[in-house]
Amino acid sequence: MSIPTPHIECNDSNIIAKTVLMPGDPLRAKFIADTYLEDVVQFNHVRNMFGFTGTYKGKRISVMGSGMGMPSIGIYSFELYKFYGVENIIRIGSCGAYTNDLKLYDVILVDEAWSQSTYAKVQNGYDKDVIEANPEINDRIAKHAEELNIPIVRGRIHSSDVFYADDPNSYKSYRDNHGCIAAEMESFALFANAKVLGKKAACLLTVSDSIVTHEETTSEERQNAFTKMMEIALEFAE
Ligand SMILES: O=P(O)(O)O[C@H]1O[C@H](CO)[C@@H](O)[C@H]1O
Ligand SMILES: O=c1cc[nH]c(=O)[nH]1
Repeated sequence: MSIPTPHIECNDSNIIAKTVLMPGDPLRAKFIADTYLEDVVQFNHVRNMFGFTGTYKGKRISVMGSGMGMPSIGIYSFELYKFYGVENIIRIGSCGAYTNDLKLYDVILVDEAWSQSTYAKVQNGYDKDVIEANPEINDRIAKHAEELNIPIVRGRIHSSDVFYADDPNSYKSYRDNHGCIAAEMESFALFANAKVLGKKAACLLTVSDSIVTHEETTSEERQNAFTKMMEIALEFAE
């Protein structure tokens, strides 16, 4: 396989920066490019999975949607790492809180993802249910958050294949037996790809809803308003 790939039309890998910020929502990627970046080039339109490169405070960074779920981020992150020479992917996603301590708009820095997914086993034979984020990137994220005076909560999250669980109480077992503080749907596959390809991955999440209290944000807020995690991650421009 070479570039362009089946899912990314860019035919010059130099156009994509070494660090890519990756929200699930391609319109969140567009919001970041429109709001924060200068000299923006759009490098992907395929399937409307928009990807952009620009400068932030004069330094280069890319941002691209991953779509929802592990198969989707599995494809995009693999192609970026393997065929476009990307070194770091920082997912910037939304999540549902599993604990009463987490409030809407709180920012989580994921230390590790727990999952029942077979993604890593099928992709490369990894048969454990936890994968860590890159500790070096996480230390840098924590430092940037502190410098920006943005509080973060660190912990293990549940990377789930299911958004609508049949049993409304199933989250209690993920929280109490597996130590997960929130749910999202991509980071386990992202971390698996980074691990097998010798690359780096991390994940920042904003609490979009509470599975405990049922408070929730709107789709518009999920697209445009989760700016604190964006501003932390943008500090990786280089
Ligand atoms: O807001 P994003 O990054 O898409 O993340 C979360 O939101 C989606 C579900 O609404 C899933 O992709 C989940 O991981
Ligand atoms: O994956 C997700 C994202 C937000 N809220 C949830 O409940 N799950």
